[in-house]
Amino acid sequence: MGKSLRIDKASVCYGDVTAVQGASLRLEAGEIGCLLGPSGCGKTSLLRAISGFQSISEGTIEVGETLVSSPALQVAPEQRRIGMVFQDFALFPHLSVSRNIAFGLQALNANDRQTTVERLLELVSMRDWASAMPHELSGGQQQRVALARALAPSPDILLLDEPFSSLDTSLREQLALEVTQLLKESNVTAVLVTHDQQEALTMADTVAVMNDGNVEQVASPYELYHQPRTRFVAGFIGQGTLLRVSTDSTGGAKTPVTELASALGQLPSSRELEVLLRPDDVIVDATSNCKLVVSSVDFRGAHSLVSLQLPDGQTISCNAPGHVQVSPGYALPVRVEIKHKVTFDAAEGAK
Ligand SMILES: Nc1ncnc2c1ncn2[C@@H]1O[C@H](COP(=O)(O)OP(=O)(O)OP(=O)(O)O)[C@@H](O)[C@H]1O
Repeated sequence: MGKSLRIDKASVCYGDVTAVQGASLRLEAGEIGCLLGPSGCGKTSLLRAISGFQSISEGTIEVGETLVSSPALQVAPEQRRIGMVFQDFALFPHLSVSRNIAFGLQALNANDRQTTVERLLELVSMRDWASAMPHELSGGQQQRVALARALAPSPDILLLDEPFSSLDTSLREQLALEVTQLLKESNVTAVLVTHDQQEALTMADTVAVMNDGNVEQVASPYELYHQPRTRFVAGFIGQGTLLRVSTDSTGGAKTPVTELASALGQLPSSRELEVLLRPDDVIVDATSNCKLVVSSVDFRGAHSLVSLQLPDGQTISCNAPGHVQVSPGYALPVRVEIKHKVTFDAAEGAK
């Protein structure tokens, strides 16, 4: 069983460079957390601080009830009971699958070691490959062995640094689901680093979205998608448009598209706003009188992402079912249903 992780206002500096600024994140035992953000935002630095390979200049990190990092304290990595899974798997090339998994189990007697290895081989569905060498395995199999090796000593926390980034897309998606299930079965607390939002949304219970060294929002995938607190999170998670809208003295949206005005409903009055419109808020509906001109179509099989032009020149997107065949110039009848209204003050965005 994993332990809780509590990061409170932690900062990581490299000389004059502040890589992480006052980051906070709490995970309960057994939760899967994710550090998500673009390249250079500080994910790896924060992960290294959790592992104990990097000191923090402010704040605290606690595992369970134990303080492991503060500006005055840095418990050594090997004393933290933390497991790591890396991007390049990092298996020992000269050891078989079984011996790789057994590597961190020197403290156990031979019988217990054997039982643990067998349980983990079973867990990651690699029983038939116990005596294979790493070079005989596919990328996905190697990553499952790396996971089993990291889980073998029953760590309090498991850290996964971009664990699927060297694999191709379909294998990544499949492994993301598989590994989530394995982590849940092992009840370990896990922190995943990724810049792939789909991976984060699939795997994590809690996601910390990072931007330029700051944690912008910590929330469940559902909340991040539907209630982003900042423009950055709104733009980074999922697709969507921040639509510029002026409101009148009664809080009604001033737009020539009445369908849009009624879907937006009551807004703050006499303001310049940006309203988040997701493609799933705009629904193809043959019975609708609201027709918007298609400006582009991105066919994705089961659905198409269709860009629609508004009379004021702005564009919004619509998730059309894949069987709807449209091309640029076509007037597509749509209905707008905004279940989660997210607005930002336009003046603040312009700052
Ligand atoms: N050892 C170091 N010395 C100086 N600056 C560093 C060091 N490591 C990272 N940085 C800087 O700290 C910032 C955060 O880097 P970090 O590797 O934590 O980001 P990241 O989000 O993990 O990026 P990526 O997704 O590209 O791995 C970057 O500006 C980076 O240049």
